[in-house]
Amino acid sequence: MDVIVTPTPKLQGKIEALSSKNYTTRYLLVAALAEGTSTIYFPAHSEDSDAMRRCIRDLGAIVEEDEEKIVITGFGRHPKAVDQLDVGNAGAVLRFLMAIASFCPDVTFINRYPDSLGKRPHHDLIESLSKMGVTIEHNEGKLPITIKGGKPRGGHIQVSGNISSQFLSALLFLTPLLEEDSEIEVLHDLKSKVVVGQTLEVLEQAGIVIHADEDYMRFRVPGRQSYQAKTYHVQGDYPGSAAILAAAAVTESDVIVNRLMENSKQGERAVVDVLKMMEAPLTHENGVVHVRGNGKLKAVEFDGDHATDAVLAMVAAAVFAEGTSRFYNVENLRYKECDRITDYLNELRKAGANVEERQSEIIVHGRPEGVEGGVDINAHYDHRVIMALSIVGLRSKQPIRIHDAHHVAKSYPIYFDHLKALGANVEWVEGSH
Ligand SMILES: O=C(O)C1=C[C@@H](OP(=O)(O)O)[C@@H](O)[C@H](O)C1
Ligand SMILES: C=C(OP(=O)(O)O)C(=O)O
Repeated sequence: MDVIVTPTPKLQGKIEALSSKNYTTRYLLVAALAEGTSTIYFPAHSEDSDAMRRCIRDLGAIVEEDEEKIVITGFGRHPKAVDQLDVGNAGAVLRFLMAIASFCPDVTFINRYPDSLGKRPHHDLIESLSKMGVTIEHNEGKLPITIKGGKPRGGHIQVSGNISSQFLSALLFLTPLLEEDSEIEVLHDLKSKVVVGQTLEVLEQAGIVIHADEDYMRFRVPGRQSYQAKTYHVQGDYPGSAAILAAAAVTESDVIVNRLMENSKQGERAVVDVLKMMEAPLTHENGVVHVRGNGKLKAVEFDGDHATDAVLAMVAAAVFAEGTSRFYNVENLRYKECDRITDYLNELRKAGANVEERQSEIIVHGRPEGVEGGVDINAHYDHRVIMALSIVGLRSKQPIRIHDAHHVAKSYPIYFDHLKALGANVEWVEGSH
Protein backbone atom coordinates (compact mmCIF):
# COMPACT_ATOMS: atom_id res chain seq x y z
CA MET A 1 0.00 0.00 0.00
CA ASP A 2 1.10 3.55 -0.74
CA VAL A 3 0.35 6.72 1.15
CA ILE A 4 -0.29 10.09 -0.43
CA VAL A 5 0.61 13.00 1.84
CA THR A 6 -1.00 16.25 0.72
CA PRO A 7 0.38 19.54 2.09
CA THR A 8 -1.31 20.40 5.39
CA PRO A 9 -0.57 23.77 7.01
CA LYS A 10 -2.18 23.05 10.41
CA LEU A 11 -2.16 20.16 12.85
CA GLN A 12 -4.22 20.06 16.00
CA GLY A 13 -5.21 17.52 18.61
CA LYS A 14 -4.09 15.12 21.27
CA ILE A 15 -2.70 11.61 20.95
CA GLU A 16 -1.43 8.91 23.27
CA ALA A 17 2.13 7.90 22.41
CA LEU A 18 2.24 4.29 21.38
CA SER A 19 4.10 1.92 23.69
CA SER A 20 7.85 1.58 23.39
CA LYS A 21 9.01 -1.04 20.91
CA ASN A 22 12.44 -1.41 22.50
CA TYR A 23 11.07 -1.94 26.02
CA THR A 24 8.40 -4.33 24.76
CA THR A 25 10.90 -6.58 22.98
CA ARG A 26 13.13 -6.59 26.04
CA TYR A 27 10.32 -7.36 28.51
CA LEU A 28 9.06 -10.16 26.28
CA LEU A 29 12.55 -11.63 26.21
CA VAL A 30 13.25 -11.45 29.96
CA ALA A 31 9.78 -12.88 30.64
CA ALA A 32 10.61 -15.80 28.33
CA LEU A 33 13.95 -16.32 30.07
CA ALA A 34 12.24 -16.54 33.49
CA GLU A 35 10.79 -19.81 34.72
CA GLY A 36 7.61 -18.40 36.30
CA THR A 37 4.81 -16.26 34.93
CA SER A 38 5.37 -12.57 34.12
CA THR A 39 2.89 -9.91 33.09
CA ILE A 40 3.59 -7.06 30.69
CA TYR A 41 1.10 -4.20 30.75
CA PHE A 42 0.59 -1.96 27.70
CA PRO A 43 2.91 -3.86 25.33
CA ALA A 44 3.59 -2.35 21.92
CA HIS A 45 1.75 -3.87 18.98
CA SER A 46 3.91 -3.68 15.92
CA GLU A 47 5.62 -6.04 13.50
CA ASP A 48 8.82 -6.04 15.54
CA SER A 49 7.18 -6.72 18.88
CA ASP A 50 4.99 -9.36 17.18
CA ALA A 51 8.19 -10.96 15.87
CA MET A 52 9.60 -11.31 19.38
CA ARG A 53 6.26 -12.62 20.63
CA ARG A 54 6.07 -15.21 17.82
CA CYS A 55 9.65 -16.38 18.35
CA ILE A 56 9.50 -16.79 22.13
CA ARG A 57 6.30 -18.76 21.65
CA ASP A 58 8.07 -20.97 19.09
CA LEU A 59 10.85 -21.43 21.63
CA GLY A 60 8.38 -22.71 24.22
CA ALA A 61 7.04 -19.72 26.15
CA ILE A 62 3.33 -19.78 26.90
CA VAL A 63 1.88 -16.45 25.82
CA GLU A 64 -1.62 -15.25 26.62
CA GLU A 65 -2.91 -11.78 25.96
CA ASP A 66 -5.85 -9.45 26.19
CA GLU A 67 -6.40 -5.78 25.38
CA GLU A 68 -4.06 -4.38 28.02
CA LYS A 69 -1.51 -7.07 28.87
CA ILE A 70 0.48 -10.13 27.89
CA VAL A 71 1.00 -12.93 30.39
CA ILE A 72 4.04 -15.11 29.72
CA THR A 73 5.26 -18.29 31.29
CA GLY A 74 8.89 -18.58 30.33
CA PHE A 75 11.23 -21.41 29.40
CA GLY A 76 14.18 -20.23 31.48
CA ARG A 77 17.48 -21.48 30.04
CA HIS A 78 15.75 -24.37 28.24
CA PRO A 79 14.18 -23.14 25.02
CA LYS A 80 12.41 -25.76 22.93
CA ALA A 81 14.36 -27.18 20.00
CA VAL A 82 12.95 -25.57 16.85
CA ASP A 83 14.20 -25.80 13.27
CA GLN A 84 13.45 -22.25 12.19
CA LEU A 85 12.75 -18.81 13.56
CA ASP A 86 11.24 -15.92 11.63
CA VAL A 87 12.13 -12.53 13.08
CA GLY A 88 10.53 -10.60 10.21
CA ASN A 89 12.55 -7.43 9.66
CA ALA A 90 13.48 -6.85 13.31
CA GLY A 91 17.20 -6.36 13.88
CA ALA A 92 17.13 -6.23 17.67
CA VAL A 93 14.93 -9.33 17.84
CA LEU A 94 17.29 -11.24 15.56
CA ARG A 95 20.44 -10.28 17.45
CA PHE A 96 18.99 -10.93 20.92
CA LEU A 97 17.62 -14.31 19.86
CA MET A 98 20.82 -15.35 18.08
CA ALA A 99 22.42 -15.26 21.51
CA ILE A 100 19.61 -17.17 23.20
CA ALA A 101 19.53 -19.69 20.34
CA SER A 102 22.94 -20.83 21.49
CA PHE A 103 20.99 -23.02 23.95
CA CYS A 104 19.25 -24.70 20.97
CA PRO A 105 20.70 -27.67 19.08
CA ASP A 106 20.14 -26.43 15.53
CA VAL A 107 18.00 -23.45 14.54
CA THR A 108 17.95 -21.38 11.36
CA PHE A 109 16.95 -17.71 11.28
CA ILE A 110 15.29 -17.34 7.89
CA ASN A 111 15.78 -14.46 5.49
CA ARG A 112 12.32 -13.03 4.90
CA TYR A 113 13.48 -9.48 4.07
CA PRO A 114 16.48 -10.03 1.75
CA ASP A 115 16.51 -6.34 0.77
CA SER A 116 16.43 -5.00 4.33
CA LEU A 117 17.41 -7.15 7.35
CA GLY A 118 18.95 -9.57 4.84
CA LYS A 119 21.56 -6.93 4.01
CA ARG A 120 22.49 -6.05 7.59
CA PRO A 121 25.78 -7.30 9.07
CA HIS A 122 25.96 -9.59 12.11
CA HIS A 123 29.67 -10.59 11.96
CA ASP A 124 30.53 -9.05 15.29
CA LEU A 125 28.03 -11.15 17.23
CA ILE A 126 28.81 -14.26 15.17
CA GLU A 127 32.46 -13.88 16.09
CA SER A 128 31.78 -13.47 19.81
CA LEU A 129 29.38 -16.41 19.97
CA SER A 130 31.76 -18.61 17.95
CA LYS A 131 34.52 -17.97 20.46
CA MET A 132 32.07 -19.00 23.19
CA GLY A 133 31.83 -22.44 21.59
CA VAL A 134 28.74 -21.95 19.43
CA THR A 135 28.86 -23.22 15.83
CA ILE A 136 27.32 -20.78 13.37
CA GLU A 137 26.68 -21.11 9.65
CA HIS A 138 26.01 -17.87 7.86
CA ASN A 139 26.03 -16.08 4.56
CA GLU A 140 29.08 -13.82 4.96
CA GLY A 141 27.79 -12.56 8.29
CA LYS A 142 24.24 -12.13 6.98
CA LEU A 143 20.98 -14.11 6.98
CA PRO A 144 20.14 -16.93 6.76
CA ILE A 145 22.02 -17.86 9.91
CA THR A 146 22.04 -21.29 11.54
CA ILE A 147 23.04 -21.62 15.17
CA LYS A 148 24.21 -25.00 16.42
CA GLY A 149 24.35 -24.38 20.09
CA GLY A 150 24.42 -26.51 23.16
CA LYS A 151 26.60 -25.29 25.93
CA PRO A 152 27.95 -21.79 25.32
CA ARG A 153 30.93 -20.89 27.52
CA GLY A 154 31.31 -17.70 29.53
CA GLY A 155 34.65 -16.27 30.62
CA HIS A 156 36.41 -13.44 28.86
CA ILE A 157 34.22 -12.30 25.97
CA GLN A 158 35.01 -9.56 23.49
CA VAL A 159 32.47 -7.86 21.26
CA SER A 160 32.79 -5.02 18.82
CA GLY A 161 30.45 -2.10 19.45
CA ASN A 162 31.00 0.16 16.47
CA ILE A 163 28.31 -1.22 14.16
CA SER A 164 25.49 -1.86 16.62
CA SER A 165 24.91 -1.92 20.36
CA GLN A 166 22.53 -4.84 19.85
CA PHE A 167 25.44 -7.32 19.81
CA LEU A 168 26.46 -6.24 23.29
CA SER A 169 22.84 -6.24 24.52
CA ALA A 170 22.45 -9.78 23.16
CA LEU A 171 25.44 -10.97 25.20
CA LEU A 172 24.15 -9.17 28.30
CA PHE A 173 20.90 -11.16 28.04
CA LEU A 174 22.76 -14.46 27.54
CA THR A 175 25.71 -14.42 29.92
CA PRO A 176 23.82 -14.39 33.27
CA LEU A 177 22.47 -17.84 32.36
CA LEU A 178 25.88 -19.43 31.73
CA GLU A 179 27.71 -21.73 34.12
CA GLU A 180 30.79 -19.53 34.25
CA ASP A 181 31.08 -15.92 35.30
CA SER A 182 31.78 -13.64 32.34
CA GLU A 183 33.67 -10.50 31.67
CA ILE A 184 32.51 -8.68 28.55
CA GLU A 185 34.92 -6.27 26.95
CA VAL A 186 33.63 -3.92 24.25
CA LEU A 187 36.11 -3.38 21.44
CA HIS A 188 36.42 -0.24 19.31
CA ASP A 189 33.72 2.28 19.99
CA LEU A 190 30.26 1.63 21.39
CA LYS A 191 27.52 3.18 19.25
CA SER A 192 23.96 3.73 20.51
CA LYS A 193 25.34 3.51 24.03
CA VAL A 194 22.16 4.90 25.56
CA VAL A 195 20.18 1.87 24.38
CA VAL A 196 22.46 -0.35 26.46
CA GLY A 197 21.16 1.59 29.45
CA GLN A 198 17.68 0.32 28.60
CA THR A 199 18.99 -3.25 28.43
CA LEU A 200 20.61 -2.88 31.86
CA GLU A 201 17.47 -1.30 33.32
CA VAL A 202 15.32 -4.21 32.13
CA LEU A 203 17.85 -6.82 33.30
CA GLU A 204 17.87 -5.25 36.74
CA GLN A 205 14.08 -5.26 36.86
CA ALA A 206 14.22 -8.97 36.01
CA GLY A 207 16.44 -9.59 39.03
CA ILE A 208 19.71 -9.97 37.12
CA VAL A 209 22.96 -8.58 38.56
CA ILE A 210 25.48 -7.02 36.19
CA HIS A 211 28.46 -4.88 37.16
CA ALA A 212 28.95 -2.29 34.45
CA ASP A 213 31.81 0.18 34.12
CA GLU A 214 30.54 3.71 33.86
CA ASP A 215 31.43 4.01 30.18
CA TYR A 216 29.76 0.66 29.32
CA MET A 217 32.97 -0.67 27.81
CA ARG A 218 33.45 -3.49 30.37
CA PHE A 219 30.95 -5.63 32.27
CA ARG A 220 31.27 -8.34 34.92
CA VAL A 221 28.40 -10.79 34.78
CA PRO A 222 28.06 -13.47 37.45
CA GLY A 223 26.95 -16.80 35.94
CA ARG A 224 24.25 -19.26 37.12
CA GLN A 225 21.69 -16.48 37.63
CA SER A 226 17.95 -16.91 37.11
CA TYR A 227 15.59 -14.40 35.54
CA GLN A 228 12.73 -13.68 37.92
CA ALA A 229 9.13 -13.58 36.81
CA LYS A 230 7.86 -10.02 37.29
CA THR A 231 5.21 -7.49 36.33
CA TYR A 232 6.29 -4.82 33.85
CA HIS A 233 4.70 -1.65 32.50
CA VAL A 234 5.78 -0.40 29.08
CA GLN A 235 6.36 3.34 28.77
CA GLY A 236 5.56 5.51 25.74
CA ASP A 237 7.78 5.34 22.65
CA TYR A 238 10.02 8.30 21.91
CA PRO A 239 11.39 7.20 18.50
CA GLY A 240 7.90 6.95 16.99
CA SER A 241 6.64 10.05 18.79
CA ALA A 242 9.65 11.97 17.44
CA ALA A 243 8.00 11.89 14.02
CA ILE A 244 4.72 13.28 15.37
CA LEU A 245 6.55 16.01 17.29
CA ALA A 246 8.64 16.95 14.25
CA ALA A 247 5.46 17.07 12.15
CA ALA A 248 3.96 19.46 14.70
CA ALA A 249 7.12 21.57 14.66
CA VAL A 250 7.10 22.13 10.87
CA THR A 251 3.43 23.17 10.76
CA GLU A 252 1.21 25.62 12.56
CA SER A 253 0.07 23.38 15.31
CA ASP A 254 -1.42 22.77 18.68
CA VAL A 255 -0.45 19.16 19.32
CA ILE A 256 -0.29 17.23 22.56
CA VAL A 257 1.43 13.87 22.94
CA ASN A 258 0.81 12.05 26.22
CA ARG A 259 2.81 9.25 27.89
CA LEU A 260 6.29 10.62 27.26
CA MET A 261 8.18 10.38 30.56
CA GLU A 262 10.72 13.16 31.15
CA ASN A 263 13.11 10.81 32.95
CA SER A 264 12.96 8.01 30.38
CA LYS A 265 16.20 6.21 29.52
CA GLN A 266 15.29 6.35 25.82
CA GLY A 267 17.92 8.47 24.11
CA GLU A 268 15.35 9.65 21.59
CA ARG A 269 13.88 11.74 24.41
CA ALA A 270 16.43 14.26 23.09
CA VAL A 271 14.01 15.08 20.28
CA VAL A 272 12.27 17.41 22.72
CA ASP A 273 15.51 19.29 23.47
CA VAL A 274 16.55 19.37 19.83
CA LEU A 275 13.21 20.85 18.74
CA LYS A 276 13.57 23.37 21.58
CA MET A 277 17.07 24.28 20.35
CA MET A 278 15.48 24.77 16.94
CA GLU A 279 13.15 27.23 18.69
CA ALA A 280 9.97 25.21 18.24
CA PRO A 281 7.53 26.49 20.89
CA LEU A 282 6.93 23.50 23.15
CA THR A 283 6.62 22.40 26.75
CA HIS A 284 7.27 19.04 28.42
CA GLU A 285 5.69 18.48 31.82
CA ASN A 286 4.27 15.48 33.64
CA GLY A 287 4.78 13.19 30.68
CA VAL A 288 2.99 15.54 28.28
CA VAL A 289 4.69 17.23 25.32
CA HIS A 290 2.75 20.17 23.96
CA VAL A 291 3.89 21.71 20.68
CA ARG A 292 2.43 25.02 19.55
CA GLY A 293 4.26 25.17 16.26
CA ASN A 294 4.48 28.24 14.07
CA GLY A 295 6.44 26.50 11.34
CA LYS A 296 9.51 28.61 12.09
CA LEU A 297 12.65 26.69 13.00
CA LYS A 298 16.36 27.46 13.38
CA ALA A 299 19.16 25.16 12.27
CA VAL A 300 20.83 22.89 14.82
CA GLU A 301 24.00 20.83 15.35
CA PHE A 302 23.48 17.52 17.10
CA ASP A 303 25.37 14.33 17.96
CA GLY A 304 22.84 11.93 16.49
CA ASP A 305 24.29 8.89 18.25
CA HIS A 306 22.47 10.00 21.41
CA ALA A 307 19.11 9.55 19.73
CA THR A 308 19.72 7.22 16.81
CA ASP A 309 16.09 6.35 16.00
CA ALA A 310 14.95 9.98 16.07
CA VAL A 311 17.59 11.41 13.73
CA LEU A 312 15.55 10.98 10.56
CA ALA A 313 12.62 12.90 12.03
CA MET A 314 14.95 15.67 13.25
CA VAL A 315 16.53 15.88 9.79
CA ALA A 316 13.05 16.20 8.26
CA ALA A 317 12.35 19.15 10.57
CA ALA A 318 15.73 20.69 9.66
CA VAL A 319 14.73 20.61 5.98
CA PHE A 320 12.47 23.62 6.79
CA ALA A 321 14.76 25.41 9.26
CA GLU A 322 16.57 28.64 8.65
CA GLY A 323 20.28 27.93 8.22
CA THR A 324 22.44 24.84 7.91
CA SER A 325 21.98 21.94 10.32
CA ARG A 326 24.49 19.18 10.97
CA PHE A 327 23.81 15.76 12.46
CA TYR A 328 27.14 14.11 13.23
CA ASN A 329 28.38 10.78 14.61
CA VAL A 330 25.64 8.95 12.73
CA GLU A 331 27.57 6.44 10.61
CA ASN A 332 25.74 3.46 12.03
CA LEU A 333 22.53 4.78 10.45
CA ARG A 334 23.98 3.09 7.36
CA TYR A 335 23.42 -0.35 8.90
CA LYS A 336 19.72 -0.09 9.68
CA GLU A 337 16.64 -1.11 7.66
CA CYS A 338 18.27 0.71 4.74
CA ASP A 339 21.28 2.99 4.46
CA ARG A 340 19.64 5.80 6.40
CA ILE A 341 22.19 8.29 5.09
CA THR A 342 22.53 7.62 1.33
CA ASP A 343 19.08 6.11 0.71
CA TYR A 344 17.25 8.58 2.93
CA LEU A 345 18.99 11.66 1.54
CA ASN A 346 18.28 10.51 -2.02
CA GLU A 347 14.57 10.46 -1.21
CA LEU A 348 14.77 13.84 0.54
CA ARG A 349 16.52 15.30 -2.50
CA LYS A 350 13.78 13.99 -4.79
CA ALA A 351 11.28 15.92 -2.67
CA GLY A 352 13.35 19.09 -3.09
CA ALA A 353 15.47 19.20 0.07
CA ASN A 354 19.01 20.53 -0.04
CA VAL A 355 21.04 17.90 1.81
CA GLU A 356 24.61 16.58 1.76
CA GLU A 357 26.17 13.46 3.15
CA ARG A 358 29.53 12.62 4.69
CA GLN A 359 30.50 9.15 5.83
CA SER A 360 29.13 9.85 9.30
CA GLU A 361 27.22 13.12 8.91
CA ILE A 362 24.05 14.53 7.46
CA ILE A 363 24.09 18.19 6.51
CA VAL A 364 20.86 20.04 5.78
CA HIS A 365 20.66 23.45 4.15
CA GLY A 366 17.24 24.51 5.31
CA ARG A 367 14.50 25.78 3.02
CA PRO A 368 12.03 27.70 5.20
CA GLU A 369 10.08 28.55 2.04
CA GLY A 370 9.19 24.84 1.67
CA VAL A 371 10.11 22.20 -0.90
CA GLU A 372 8.53 21.31 -4.20
CA GLY A 373 7.29 17.73 -3.54
CA GLY A 374 5.16 16.20 -6.28
CA VAL A 375 7.27 13.03 -6.34
CA ASP A 376 7.17 9.29 -5.69
CA ILE A 377 9.21 8.11 -2.73
CA ASN A 378 10.84 4.73 -2.32
CA ALA A 379 10.41 3.67 1.32
CA HIS A 380 13.36 1.24 1.22
CA TYR A 381 11.40 -1.02 3.64
CA ASP A 382 12.15 1.53 6.33
CA HIS A 383 9.48 2.70 8.77
CA ARG A 384 11.58 5.68 9.82
CA VAL A 385 12.12 6.82 6.22
CA ILE A 386 8.36 6.59 5.70
CA MET A 387 7.57 8.67 8.78
CA ALA A 388 10.26 11.24 7.96
CA LEU A 389 9.11 11.71 4.36
CA SER A 390 5.54 12.16 5.58
CA ILE A 391 6.78 15.14 7.62
CA VAL A 392 8.33 16.63 4.49
CA GLY A 393 5.11 16.01 2.57
CA LEU A 394 3.11 18.09 5.03
CA ARG A 395 5.11 21.15 4.00
CA SER A 396 5.72 20.46 0.31
CA LYS A 397 4.05 22.45 -2.42
CA GLN A 398 2.74 19.32 -4.17
CA PRO A 399 1.65 15.99 -2.64
CA ILE A 400 4.19 13.23 -2.06
CA ARG A 401 3.42 9.57 -2.70
CA ILE A 402 5.26 7.18 -0.43
CA HIS A 403 5.41 3.72 -1.95
CA ASP A 404 5.02 0.65 0.27
CA ALA A 405 4.23 2.84 3.24
CA HIS A 406 2.70 -0.20 4.98
CA HIS A 407 6.23 -0.94 6.24
CA VAL A 408 5.54 1.78 8.82
CA ALA A 409 3.96 -1.10 10.77
CA LYS A 410 7.44 -2.33 11.73
CA SER A 411 7.24 0.01 14.70
CA TYR A 412 4.14 2.23 14.39
CA PRO A 413 1.18 0.61 12.60
CA ILE A 414 -1.18 3.45 13.53
CA TYR A 415 1.19 6.27 12.60
CA PHE A 416 -0.95 7.53 9.72
CA ASP A 417 -4.13 7.18 11.81
CA HIS A 418 -2.48 9.42 14.38
CA LEU A 419 -1.41 11.94 11.74
CA LYS A 420 -4.92 11.92 10.30
CA ALA A 421 -6.44 12.42 13.74
CA LEU A 422 -4.31 15.57 14.01
CA GLY A 423 -5.79 16.82 10.73
CA ALA A 424 -3.08 15.75 8.29
CA ASN A 425 -4.13 15.16 4.76
CA VAL A 426 -2.99 11.57 4.28
CA GLU A 427 -4.61 8.83 2.27
CA TRP A 428 -3.86 5.13 1.76
CA VAL A 429 -4.02 3.99 -1.84
CA GLU A 430 -3.42 0.66 -3.57
CA GLY A 431 0.24 0.24 -4.50
CA SER A 432 1.05 0.76 -8.15
CA HIS A 433 3.49 -2.15 -8.37
O1 LIG B 1 18.68 -2.42 21.20
C1 LIG B 1 17.71 -1.98 20.58
O2 LIG B 1 16.53 -2.31 20.84
C2 LIG B 1 17.95 -1.01 19.49
C3 LIG B 1 19.20 -0.46 19.30
C4 LIG B 1 19.51 0.53 18.25
O3 LIG B 1 20.26 -0.09 17.23
P1 LIG B 1 21.86 0.03 17.07
O4 LIG B 1 22.50 -0.36 18.36
O5 LIG B 1 22.15 -0.93 15.97
O6 LIG B 1 22.16 1.45 16.71
C5 LIG B 1 18.23 1.10 17.64
O7 LIG B 1 18.50 1.76 16.43
C6 LIG B 1 17.21 0.03 17.38
O8 LIG B 1 16.04 0.57 16.86
C7 LIG B 1 16.81 -0.69 18.63
C1 LIG C 1 16.75 0.21 13.56
C2 LIG C 1 15.59 -0.10 14.12
O1 LIG C 1 15.27 -1.34 14.60
P1 LIG C 1 16.07 -2.72 14.51
O2 LIG C 1 17.53 -2.44 14.52
O3 LIG C 1 15.65 -3.48 15.72
O4 LIG C 1 15.62 -3.40 13.25
C3 LIG C 1 14.54 0.94 14.30
O5 LIG C 1 13.54 0.66 14.98
O6 LIG C 1 14.67 2.06 13.77
